[in-house]
Amino acid sequence: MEEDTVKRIGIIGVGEIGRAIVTGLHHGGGASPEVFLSPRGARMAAELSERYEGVEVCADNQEVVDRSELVILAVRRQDWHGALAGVRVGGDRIVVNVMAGVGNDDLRRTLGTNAPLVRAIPLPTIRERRSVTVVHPSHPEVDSFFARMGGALPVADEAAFNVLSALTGTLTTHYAYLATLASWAADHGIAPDDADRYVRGLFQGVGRSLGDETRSLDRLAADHETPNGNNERIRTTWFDPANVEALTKALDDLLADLA
Ligand SMILES: NC(=O)C1=CN([C@@H]2O[C@H](COP(=O)(O)OP(=O)(O)OC[C@H]3O[C@@H](n4cnc5c(N)ncnc54)[C@H](OP(=O)(O)O)[C@@H]3O)[C@@H](O)[C@H]2O)C=CC1
Repeated sequence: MEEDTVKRIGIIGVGEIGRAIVTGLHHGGGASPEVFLSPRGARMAAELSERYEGVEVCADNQEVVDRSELVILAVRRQDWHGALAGVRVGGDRIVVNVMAGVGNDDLRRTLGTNAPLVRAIPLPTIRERRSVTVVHPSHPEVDSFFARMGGALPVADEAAFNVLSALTGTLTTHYAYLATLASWAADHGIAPDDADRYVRGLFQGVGRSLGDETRSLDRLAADHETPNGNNERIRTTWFDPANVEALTKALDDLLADLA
């Protein structure tokens, strides 16, 4: 594995995404940077420091900043003012802001720092180094950090960043859609475990097809569809123009809030 350029990483907000990042840093073995965790989310932080060598829980958020070169801010949107109140961030630190809906201008005003601030959208699959992480603005250390964690996708401005951020808001709907399919089959007499297993298998196949980047998404859809067949029927009767419009509106509304 390529050597890490950043040797000390801090995480303020050790919840789901914080844990996924720490897990990803240790995925596949090999040398990992030292990691300094904030004390809140105490159980998770303690579990991670017990599991991985070189992961330490700090006494407070200031200590996380003081001991790290690159600090990842991963608290919930409603908690970020409290989490950073009184925290001093020197200009020699790099701050990675993964908090959805928190712009860098706002963050810089609160922190009163001239440190580089980079927004990023890591996904839970970063735990297996499979997340392509959107970043803005591009920063060499941050880009290479996320490149090693599955891929970095720097975008030109915060408007583009927000568009891609809105897309990530559709993930749990996708799981709920799959759960609805399995539940429908169970309601029609299929054993729930069988329905669950079958739906997972179907869509794992879809996931593998998506890996074929030589075919566009429209092409993949067309290639899976027989003219006048079952797939065309469901696509045109359920995912009809009204449904597409409702989805588009939900995304537009989310984008307006993110901006
Ligand atoms: N989950 C995801 O897939 C992704 C999440 N994000 C963003 O990451 C952020 C965190 O999300 P997620 O991990 O899901 O949330 P979680 O609720 O799982 O984790 C948030 C953590 O922040 C801790 N916390 C709260 N207040 C403070 C504080 N003052 N100082 C330090 N830590 C504090 C909480 O501790 P306690 O439990 O003690 O309250 C909790 O452990 C959000 O802003 C979200 O938008 C971004 C990309 C993906």
